[in-house]
Amino acid sequence: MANIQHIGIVGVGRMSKAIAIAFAYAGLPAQLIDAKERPVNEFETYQQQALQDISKELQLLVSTGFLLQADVEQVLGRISVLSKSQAPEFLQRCDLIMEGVSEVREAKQQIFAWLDAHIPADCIVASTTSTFLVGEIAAMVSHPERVINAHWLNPAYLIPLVELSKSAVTSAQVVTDLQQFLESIGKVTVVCNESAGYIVPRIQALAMNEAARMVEEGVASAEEIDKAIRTGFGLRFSVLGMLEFIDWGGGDILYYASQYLQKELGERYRPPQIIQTNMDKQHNGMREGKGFYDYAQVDVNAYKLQVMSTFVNRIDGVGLKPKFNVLH
Ligand SMILES: NC(=O)C1=CN([C@@H]2O[C@H](COP(=O)(O)OP(=O)(O)OC[C@H]3O[C@@H](n4cnc5c(N)ncnc54)[C@H](O)[C@@H]3O)[C@@H](O)[C@H]2O)C=CC1
Ligand SMILES: O=C(O)[C@@H](O)C(=O)[C@H](O)[C@@H](O)CO
Repeated sequence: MANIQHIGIVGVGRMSKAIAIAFAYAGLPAQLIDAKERPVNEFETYQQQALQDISKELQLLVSTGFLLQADVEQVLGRISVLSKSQAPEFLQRCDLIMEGVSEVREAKQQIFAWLDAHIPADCIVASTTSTFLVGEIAAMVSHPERVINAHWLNPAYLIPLVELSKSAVTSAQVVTDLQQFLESIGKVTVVCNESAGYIVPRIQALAMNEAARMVEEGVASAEEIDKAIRTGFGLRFSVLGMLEFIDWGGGDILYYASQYLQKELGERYRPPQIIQTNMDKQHNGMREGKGFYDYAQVDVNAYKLQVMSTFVNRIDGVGLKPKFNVLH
């Protein structure tokens, strides 16, 4: 595994502070870097405020049992904040940059130009950007092969997933090094090509907009919709992947349901060509032995047992397992 020791987290906003907590929790020094030039006393107040915010978050984590009170000081002690003028000396030694400045093109451009002047040529540059494509970020620094987007999900120190988006020129070594590094601190990584919305934001934006639209149309209250998500949609998809679930229910069912919804609700429900093509090939899922996954070599009974066990554990864990004989 690549030896990543010096990590610069650039910007001191919500994401950067949360990422700093994730690294510090894992036992690493987390160096936050204020990306804005400020007069010395203004910076001192800003620095104090940032450390206080982090301390508050850690206390929240103690209340949840995620962190022991006895470990707070150790975690906090690993996090520090450098001013922009103090940072260059540290940047020269950086192995990894996590950039977390505002989602404003000029802000990103300015900060990458500045970073470029200080970091070594082989320092991995990862942006937390929600929207800019990795190629756009790569165009802002030299050595584009070291640039990759690392999209953490909120709250970054709790949600395991980090989506890594590589450009056509991101080096395979950079992808592997960052994956291995993030996984060594307990994160789960997925890699996707350069495309708007990575995987999760692209899917969740559709779902979130639809939920908001249902409130707008008076279909159900916010409370009812969220209850449905917590106890149905979200619970199920915490066990089964989305494409895996298509294979369980059948791609053909999704096709027919989508056609109906398209007629009633609009074009956004039109099924993609791949669903139709799979139907034509009789690749609708598990029943046919092939769908998005190939079940030819899979012991389907053992696989179903494993999924069912996970479901049972999950509903038990959230206190929703029905009581046997409740009405007997
Ligand atoms: N907030 C969220 O839920 C998520 C945000 N992201 C991404 O993380 C990045 C940071 O977002 P947040 O932490 O939410 O932002 P934030 O607003 O909390 O923090 C932004 C940081 O950028 C600095 N900054 C603002 N303008 C600047 C400028 N002109 N020059 C230098 N520094 C400047 C601020 O001082 C602050 O430290 C964005 O790219 C965003 O898309 C990614 C996932 C989730
Ligand atoms: O936690 C998340 O999913 C965020 O990382 C986001 O990128 C934004 O909330 C975005 O998905 C909003 O649609």
